[in-house]
Amino acid sequence: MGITSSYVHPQLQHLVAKMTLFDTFLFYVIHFVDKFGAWHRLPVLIGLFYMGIRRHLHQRYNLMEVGSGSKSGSATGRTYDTKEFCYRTADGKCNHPNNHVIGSRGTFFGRNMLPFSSNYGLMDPHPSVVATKLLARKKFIDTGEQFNMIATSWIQFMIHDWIDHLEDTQQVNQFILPLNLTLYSTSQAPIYDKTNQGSEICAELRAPHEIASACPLKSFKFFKTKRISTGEPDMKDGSVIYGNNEEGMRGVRAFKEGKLRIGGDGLLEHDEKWIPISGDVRNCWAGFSLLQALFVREHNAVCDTLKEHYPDLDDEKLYRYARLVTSAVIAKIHTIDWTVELLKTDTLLAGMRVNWYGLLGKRFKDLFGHICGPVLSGLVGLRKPNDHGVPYSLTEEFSSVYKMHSLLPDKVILRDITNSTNPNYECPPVSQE
Ligand code: HEM
Repeated sequence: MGITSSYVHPQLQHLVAKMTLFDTFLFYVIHFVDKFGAWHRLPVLIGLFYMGIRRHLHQRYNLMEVGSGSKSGSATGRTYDTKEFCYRTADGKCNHPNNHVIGSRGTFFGRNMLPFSSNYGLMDPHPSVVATKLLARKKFIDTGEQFNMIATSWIQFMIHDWIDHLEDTQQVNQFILPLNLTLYSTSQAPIYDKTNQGSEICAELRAPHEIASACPLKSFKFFKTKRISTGEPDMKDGSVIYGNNEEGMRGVRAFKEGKLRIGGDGLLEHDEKWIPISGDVRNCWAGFSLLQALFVREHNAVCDTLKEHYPDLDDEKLYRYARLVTSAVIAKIHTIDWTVELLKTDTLLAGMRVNWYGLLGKRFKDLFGHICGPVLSGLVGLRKPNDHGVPYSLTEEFSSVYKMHSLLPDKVILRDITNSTNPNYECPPVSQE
């Protein structure tokens, strides 16, 4: 503990104190490399080794289950007939072979670190001071060919699939105009509600006087996160196009040949309030809806191919198989295309491919299948899930770092490519509320 206290951050000291001698040594190796902030510039093999050690320590010391004793915790799960439920269910249940609730709608986010209470209040410093002084983008730097708006839309599309802190509201559909970051429904009525047993359920942050002129939003209203013991999230898979409950799921289905609803123009259909008919409409805008439409069409194309090869499959079976295939395609794009574009280094490229195909590589896996365990054959296709001692969940820390709103530019230009007289026709900007 002597060395620990002088070199290690106070919040990590209790973890280091628990480590075996060998892991303590590994921890200091990582700590040393991090001091130089240059792991991504190491030769690829050493970089992979660095990431392997990090993952080992993370899995052993930084995965914490939340809500194990609660009514929606993993302890309420049971085994089930995996042959019967070999498809994606509406609420994500029956996704883990030994426990039907793990990873499903309404289970808890895990944690990587214990919650830490500071002596400062939640409003000190005020969030809008942090936003303007620390986070505000002073200058937009174009990343050139590395990352574009489709990549930004992609991660929002994924995030809505993976996580959702349940809000304390009865509000079903939130629809937000492009980059108009005020919380209004399409009817332009504020979407907050003061009728929750007499208490106000919507929180409001107002910019303090000193920075009000620097903050484009004078006030920001948002729903409080629903409190259920320690919190209640959603965990899903493909639900961003398929819906995350039975009703949502039925709403997007065509009930013909397994297909999903899509407009004649290849874009999402809309209801009478111009809300897209889709599995998830929260905070949607052109980029987000475009990807949803694309993957609805992908799903429908998979249905066509399946139907061609298996003409006897009925609507339900075609839907289930096509959903499995499309969800896997989305996961693959995210792992070996999107992430390597975001963190564009050779080490990351190698790391993500090892995650998917294993050290023996794609060709070996294509030829022989997953025969050698996670390191050699990759994490995809394991016979049993490897949860590292805690039920699978994404974590609160994960949801915090994925708030990548700064990927969005301040202005998005939508062009009408159908206007042949003026190919550069620019839609008028959406007015700011
Ligand atoms: C026009 C585009 C977008 C709008 C209008 C929008 C709006 C919002 C709002 C109002 C919230 C809830 C308030 C909050 O928790 O901060 C939120 C949450 C969030 N957003 Fe966005 N967002 C957009 C794009 C993105 C993008 C590109 C990402 C990229 C990863 C992203 C990631 C997240 C995450 C991770 C959360 C927290 C979700 C949760 O914990 O339940 N958003 N967004």
